[in-house]
Amino acid sequence: MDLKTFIRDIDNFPKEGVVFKDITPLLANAQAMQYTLDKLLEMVGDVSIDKVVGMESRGFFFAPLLAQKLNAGFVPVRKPNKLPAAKTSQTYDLEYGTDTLEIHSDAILAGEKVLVHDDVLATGGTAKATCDLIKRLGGEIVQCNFLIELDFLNGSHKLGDIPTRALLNY
Ligand SMILES: O=P(O)(O)OC[C@H]1O[C@H](OP(=O)(O)OP(=O)(O)O)[C@H](O)[C@@H]1O
Ligand SMILES: Nc1ncnc2[nH]cnc12
Repeated sequence: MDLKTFIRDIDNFPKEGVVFKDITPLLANAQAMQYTLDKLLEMVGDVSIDKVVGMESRGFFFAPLLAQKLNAGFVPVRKPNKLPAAKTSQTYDLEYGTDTLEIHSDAILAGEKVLVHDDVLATGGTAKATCDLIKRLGGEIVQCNFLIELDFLNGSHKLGDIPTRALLNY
């Protein structure tokens, strides 16, 4: 199945000059969803995972499905002031200014094997901040797993030696 036929480019969204990769046609097609889930799982391989971490919002589409298939727990990383219990925060640089992501401090136990999943790897800021949160809780990151990687933004460089895989590259 050619998954790229289910991803459409939206010019100048959310800002002038950005070509937005819209995955909603893929989400709306049952066969494409099933195929994507199978392929994302194939990228993980035959390795034991304790927790799958997904980033708000679009990481939430596939991360819980991956977690269920891997017999792992799902852990949300959220934008600021959304999580109710004791949390750990990580601030990271954007093109202009900074942003923050948060995780519940008890969501990952020291030594747990963690899979990180998001829909898009762009500059890598979101994934790097998420990995930093997981490391601060003592988790061991097995792989950062993406549906889409925007190669020209070099996001995987920001992740250093963390294994990074994407299903589709642009
Ligand atoms: O690699 P980066 O440059 O950090 O960009 C990637 C992030 O950007 C998008 O999320 P967005 O912030 O648009 O939020 P959303 O998922 O709530 O739409 C995407 O879902 C990733 O989480
Ligand atoms: N170009 C893009 N399309 C979709 N999601 C993104 N997140 C960051 N950049 C993006």
